[in-house]
Amino acid sequence: MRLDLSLYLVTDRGLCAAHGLVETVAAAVRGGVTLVQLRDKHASDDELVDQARRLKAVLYGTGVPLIINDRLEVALAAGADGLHIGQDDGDVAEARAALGTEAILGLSVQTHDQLARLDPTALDYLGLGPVFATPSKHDHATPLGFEGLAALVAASPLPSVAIGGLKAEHAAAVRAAGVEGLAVISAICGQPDPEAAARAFLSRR
Ligand SMILES: Cc1ncc(COP(=O)(O)OP(=O)(O)O)c(N)n1
Ligand SMILES: Cc1nc(C(=O)O)sc1CCOP(=O)(O)O
Ligand SMILES: [Mg+2]
Repeated sequence: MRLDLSLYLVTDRGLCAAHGLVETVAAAVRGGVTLVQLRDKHASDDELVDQARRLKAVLYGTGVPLIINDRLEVALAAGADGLHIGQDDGDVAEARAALGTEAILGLSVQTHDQLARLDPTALDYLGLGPVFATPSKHDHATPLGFEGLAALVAASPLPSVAIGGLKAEHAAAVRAAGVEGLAVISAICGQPDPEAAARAFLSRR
């Protein structure tokens, strides 16, 4: 499936509760989201597979891929389009071997050391962050700011998305730092109108 990193929705069960996970994702895709990551730190594997299957159904025919956060076995069991892992979420080469060459595989990067150590041939994209401090990830690293983000992008061997505390008004400055797109939880999931919230990111390119 084609990888378009322009606007990457990362889900959060709590923040999606007002409209429900499936309707929030459907609305965000109508608003222009190009990639969806199912991220739920509290769900069991079985619950996550069930959520993934429901999201696959709503994304069917849209061309928007479904990525699973952290859990390789869930991505495989649900037949998701890909997996996103962090620095402590397992081995990139093992994930690639298990997923196969067609799947999308993303890795979180916070530092230049991490960039220098990664194997770009096993990966499709990087998630760079956090740009700003955010309550959506309690254990996030030190914020990069726009300058730190631009320095990481300049050294990155792969296309990247920025993540962490991003709102629509940041879209132009974040893209100017060189990323392909923005990854967002609360500025879409936690909004009264997720479709309009997604559209706002794309109108401020
Ligand atoms: C697109 C994207 N970028 C970064 C992250 C963060 O991944 P990670 O560091 O593994 O943290 P958790 O999301 O697992 O808490 C991401 N999920 N997506
Ligand atoms: C999931 C995640 N990863 C981050 C990182 O820095 O790697 S920041 C983050 C949370 C992003 O949520 P919001 O858009 O609500 O700030
Ligand atoms: Mg992770």
